[in-house]
Amino acid sequence: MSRNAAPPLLEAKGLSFYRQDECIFGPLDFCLRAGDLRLIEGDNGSGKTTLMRILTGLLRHDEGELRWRGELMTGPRRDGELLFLGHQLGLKHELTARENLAVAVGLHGLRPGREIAATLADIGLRGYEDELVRSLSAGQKKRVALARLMVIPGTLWLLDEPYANLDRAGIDMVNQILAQHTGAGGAALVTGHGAVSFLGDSAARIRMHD
Ligand SMILES: Nc1ncnc2c1ncn2[C@@H]1O[C@H](COP(=O)(O)OP(=O)(O)OP(=O)(O)O)[C@@H](O)[C@H]1O
Repeated sequence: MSRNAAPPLLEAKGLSFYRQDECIFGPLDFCLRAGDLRLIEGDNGSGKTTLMRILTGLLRHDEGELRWRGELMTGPRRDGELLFLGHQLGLKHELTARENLAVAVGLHGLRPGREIAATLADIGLRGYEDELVRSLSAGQKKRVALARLMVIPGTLWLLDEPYANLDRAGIDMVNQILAQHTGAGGAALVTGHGAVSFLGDSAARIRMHD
């Protein structure tokens, strides 16, 4: 079967969202296949996070259609194919970096070819593996959350502002991680303001407003 014969992983057609009759965004049309990376661009308040929440199924869109592997999406997906990293990182502050990853792996399984200690080292946390997350810096916490994403299986990554709080090396690292993930057949949707220049032209853009 050719690559394009399978339905896309995610497809949005005429997707719109309103709050009290005010259109927050839309209509939006986009489609993601294995290997795709898209950058969601828009000013503060343009609805990027709202769109992410809709894609995870946490919020319901008002108009249009959303499909996952060709099937209409009607609520949160719980099969582990779709992983969301939001502004709130969802880390357990009273556990160490290593323990946070171990909990995630215990719940969701280990991504083939990954290993917790090596992933923490790769992401720049060598020597911090056994520190409590609450004692880590904002950028280090973000790295733990990204490492967690890397060690568990998942097809589509929804990353809301993954570059926030990261230094230049951290930003390059996110781009590397994204390239690895999409190169291995995953897909990613990324929001950001600063990311625009960092991702260059490799990522197609979804604009919240013309
Ligand atoms: N829980 C909420 N209740 C009411 N209005 C909300 C709520 N969350 C967001 N909004 C409004 O919806 C609009 C879109 O917000 P959203 O957080 O999606 O924007 P954003 O593009 O992610 O912004 P930023 O770049 O600042 O993170 C804003 O006008 C915001 O005030």
